[in-house]
Amino acid sequence: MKKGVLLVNLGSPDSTDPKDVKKYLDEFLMDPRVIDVPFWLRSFIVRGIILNTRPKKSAEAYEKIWWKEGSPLIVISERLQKKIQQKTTAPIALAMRYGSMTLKKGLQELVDKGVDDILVIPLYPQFAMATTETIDVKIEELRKEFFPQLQIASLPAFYNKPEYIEVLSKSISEKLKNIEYEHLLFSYHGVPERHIYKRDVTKSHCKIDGTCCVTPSPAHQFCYRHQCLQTTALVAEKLNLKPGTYSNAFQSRLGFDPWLKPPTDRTIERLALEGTKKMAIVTPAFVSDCLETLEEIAMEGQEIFHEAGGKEFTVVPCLNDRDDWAEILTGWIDRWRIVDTKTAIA
Ligand SMILES: C=CC1=C(C)c2cc3[nH]c(cc4nc(cc5[nH]c(cc1n2)c(C)c5CCC(=O)O)C(CCC(=O)O)=C4C)c(C)c3C=C
Ligand SMILES: [Fe+2]
Ligand SMILES: [Fe+2]
Repeated sequence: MKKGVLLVNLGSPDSTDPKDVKKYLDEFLMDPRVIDVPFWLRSFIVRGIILNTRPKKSAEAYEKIWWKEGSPLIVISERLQKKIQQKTTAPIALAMRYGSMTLKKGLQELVDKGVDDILVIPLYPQFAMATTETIDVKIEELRKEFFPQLQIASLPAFYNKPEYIEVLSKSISEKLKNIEYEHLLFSYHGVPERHIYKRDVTKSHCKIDGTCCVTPSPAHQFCYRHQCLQTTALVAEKLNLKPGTYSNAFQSRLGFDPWLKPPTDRTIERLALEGTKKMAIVTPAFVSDCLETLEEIAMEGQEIFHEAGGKEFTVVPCLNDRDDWAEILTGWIDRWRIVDTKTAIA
């Protein structure tokens, strides 16, 4: 069999035109693993409410961060793909879960190169229903309908893999080596608390309290909150961060349901109000810089910090197309093997 790899990221609108943003948000937010309520209610929330106002606001935000080559998330993902391709002979394709660079096109590109044994790499360090799971489910639907001849396995979340922790820690220490800061905030993309309860395989472990995510449990294989806290704990250990000088927060809340806490914006404000003058922030749920890091954190977050009395706000870039990150992914690609019908290890 001939091996190939499909790297998958979230996707972006085709342009910053509100019409393109609306089309993209419609596909994204109508995914039942993103807004996980019955179809009629999701249609009402997304098409009846969100899509009437949000596309214009989001388009303005995209406008602020858009590069001349296109969406940062896509351009960065393409650079990473090219770097990996230079290091390995296996064909490496890139696709997005939403938008024009579809998963179907990505699979077809590999099939056209003679590949029949595919490793899918969701570019998300932590598992979430709205990210890793929706990719795996869509890939399986496409395989059944269009590519039944393919053998496809997926790389699980790599939130605690030593190589990932190493490169993330290195990226933080490089950025902060000559910078004074009093607090390092680890800001992860938020999800509704409901998503955590739904994927608790034990049905009783996750309580989203002070202890469940640090008490060993099989639930943690699919617990986004545990995986985020664990990434932070491992980085803190590696960098020898002192307790009280770092913390976690969750960003980008949408809607009125309870989401993971504490929220990033309120945390930034609180730190400044409590007297923190110099803070740094890192966003380990994203491997590529995107709207949520370049606008929500680097622009809005900075503004909140300054308005509340903070002085220096340093943002650690995502791993993007760092050579050492491309090297690690290449190592995983060269070593991967299937451990059950759908899961790979590297
Ligand atoms: C119910 C809504 C959302 C959930 C759940 C959600 C989870 C989630 N998202 C990411 C990564 C990204 N999200 C991005 C943008 C974005 N996310 C939502 C909503 C939910 N995300 C919206 C409405 C948007 C669009 C932008 C906006 O209008 O504010 C992006 C950036 C894409 C880009 O083009 O740059 C990323 C990346 C993760 C990792 C995650 C769950 C863990
Ligand atoms: Fe999101
Ligand atoms: Fe938990």
